[in-house]
Amino acid sequence: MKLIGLIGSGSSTAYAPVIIWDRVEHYAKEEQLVVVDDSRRSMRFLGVLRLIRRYEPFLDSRKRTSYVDNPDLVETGTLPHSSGYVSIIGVISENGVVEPQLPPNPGSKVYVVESPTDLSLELGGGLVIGVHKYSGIEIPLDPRGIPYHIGVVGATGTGKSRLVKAFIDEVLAKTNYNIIVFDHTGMDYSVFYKDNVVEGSRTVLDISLITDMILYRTGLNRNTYEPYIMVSLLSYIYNYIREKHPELLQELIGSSSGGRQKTLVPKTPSFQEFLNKIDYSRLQEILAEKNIVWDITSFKEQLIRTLQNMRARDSSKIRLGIALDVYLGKQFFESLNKRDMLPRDIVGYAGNNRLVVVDLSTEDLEARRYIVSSVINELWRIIEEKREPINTLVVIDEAHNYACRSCGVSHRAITRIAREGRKWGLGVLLATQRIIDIDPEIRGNINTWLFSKLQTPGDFNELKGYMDLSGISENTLAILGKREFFVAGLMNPLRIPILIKVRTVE
Ligand SMILES: Nc1ncnc2c1ncn2[C@@H]1O[C@H](COP(=O)(O)OP(=O)(O)OP(=O)(O)O)[C@@H](O)[C@H]1O
Repeated sequence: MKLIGLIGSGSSTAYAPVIIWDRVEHYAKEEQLVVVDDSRRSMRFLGVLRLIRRYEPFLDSRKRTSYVDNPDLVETGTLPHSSGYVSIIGVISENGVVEPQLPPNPGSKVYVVESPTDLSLELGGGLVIGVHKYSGIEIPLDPRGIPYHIGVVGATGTGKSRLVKAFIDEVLAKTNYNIIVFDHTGMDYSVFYKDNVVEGSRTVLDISLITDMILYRTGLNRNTYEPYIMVSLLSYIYNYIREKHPELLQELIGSSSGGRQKTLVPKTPSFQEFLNKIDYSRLQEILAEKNIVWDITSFKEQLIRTLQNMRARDSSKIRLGIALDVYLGKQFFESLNKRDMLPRDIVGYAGNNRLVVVDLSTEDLEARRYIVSSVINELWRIIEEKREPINTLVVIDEAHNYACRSCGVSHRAITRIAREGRKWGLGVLLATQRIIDIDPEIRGNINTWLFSKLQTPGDFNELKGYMDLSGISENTLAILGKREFFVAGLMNPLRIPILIKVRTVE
């Protein structure tokens, strides 16, 4: 440890002013860990050096001095000195770092911690994703904070995904949590966990979502066109199943069982009967099992028949035909093919392998949100069935796309985890560049934050609203380098936000 100065007068249990020795001024940097040796009381305080300022008694910009008339006076000499504050973490004891009861005495010596061998701290075993930037001391994150949710915020390129990768590895190695990662770009996690990737494009989408996707892409008026599109999709499925798997139609309308009926040749239900009685959960299962084939030509034929049956106007037929060819095209219908997984398969995969990474990169935003929400809903279904903790962490990258107030189904699903997940061992980790876009209700339930240089000016004030930042200023964040994050909140083993350098993740 290196002696850098003395505690000045006016300290409290939270902050203590430091008079920095001029000779070693260059050793004193903001965010360094320091030990304050209060030898008169045989106490050692641990703290972080913050708000370092350089002063000169006569060069006071608010007072009129002779320098105003004679600037050359500086040549005769000045008396500069540095001072700063120690944000006090606690008192070092055999049981770790405990809350301070008294402020440090003026005159106590202040030492910077230069290496992990300088100080042994009992911070407990936890998730080590990096070390304190200057001292190199490991800062283990308390895993009990996982179901109280985690936020990772930083401007683009600060190293959020690498940090989250380090976090995932530690959770897998040191806890019994399973992890479901939603990889928005398909480039951040899928590349690291190639053996655990499931393509989001294999997930069966439901009819109302496909209808929404068509309406969104074509820009058609929902009130007019939603019924035509929905009925056309259902009649396409009905005809497909009637042709390829007629036996399943009875099952879909819930009348395949019953002792006496089994001996009779079942009557093929009409489309109307199918519409009235269809079991949509079973339909999803059949779509996954039977891999229904979609193609634009057959769908268009079906659409025309449906529009005729529904007595649509000729102009509606023309509009829909054009929209289908111009805005959707062959590709859209091809993207509906080869979908053989249900949300329960994704959750099951995580259960069997501890980790699943869902690559969402090829999906429409609406489909991505649907997949996120349906997987979360499946987790809740299991919780409701078993009434026991599920010990699962859901990781959502680029979370502003899923947890914003206008994000629809995914917003509702994430809100439920944020509000109720802790009771059931269900945590969510949201990584984003823009905290301001995460719904305040979700933000308010996040109890651990890891934050770096921020992208949006309002984000700093948002963070300040949720936690005591103990003297960290927006300027401190602005000069942080890549991989440098503050850890604050429940999982932080220390009482105040602490600056870590994330370990190398390659
Ligand atoms: N812990 C790390 N170990 C090694 N390299 C890192 C680490 N963190 C960041 N990097 C480097 O910085 C680059 C950007 O990191 P990363 O993709 O994690 O940033 P990001 O904050 O997630 O960015 P974006 O918001 O654009 O996704 C990486 O490609 C890598 O080269």
